[in-house]
Amino acid sequence: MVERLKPEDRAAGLSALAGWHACEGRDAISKSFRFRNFREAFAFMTEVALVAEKMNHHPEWSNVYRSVDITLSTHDVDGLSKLDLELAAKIDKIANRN
Ligand SMILES: C[C@H](O)[C@H](O)[C@H]1CNC2=NC(N)=NC(=O)C2=N1
Repeated sequence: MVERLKPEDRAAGLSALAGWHACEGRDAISKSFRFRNFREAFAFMTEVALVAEKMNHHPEWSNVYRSVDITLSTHDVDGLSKLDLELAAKIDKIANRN
């Protein structure tokens, strides 16, 4: 059973991630990505979707043309868990590759 991150682990995890920030008013983290065009944005989303499916941990996200805004939290604990930090790191790897 996944556990909710303790505040100190949350802070440490967030500082290890580039560009992710804590959301206002909810225990979640967000980051916005911009690509050269829609095709690259969608290719990014496709790769992230496959990783999310493999982890069984899914993002809340929106896409407008070449922007993708992602919010991560763990519904099962109504807050942040290590799965969110793990997925965020994987998402950054994919974004930096594209
Ligand atoms: C039943 C299914 O395994 C659960 O609902 C999984 C699916 N994906 C999930 N994704 C996220 N972000 N949080 C969850 O708690 C979660 N739980």
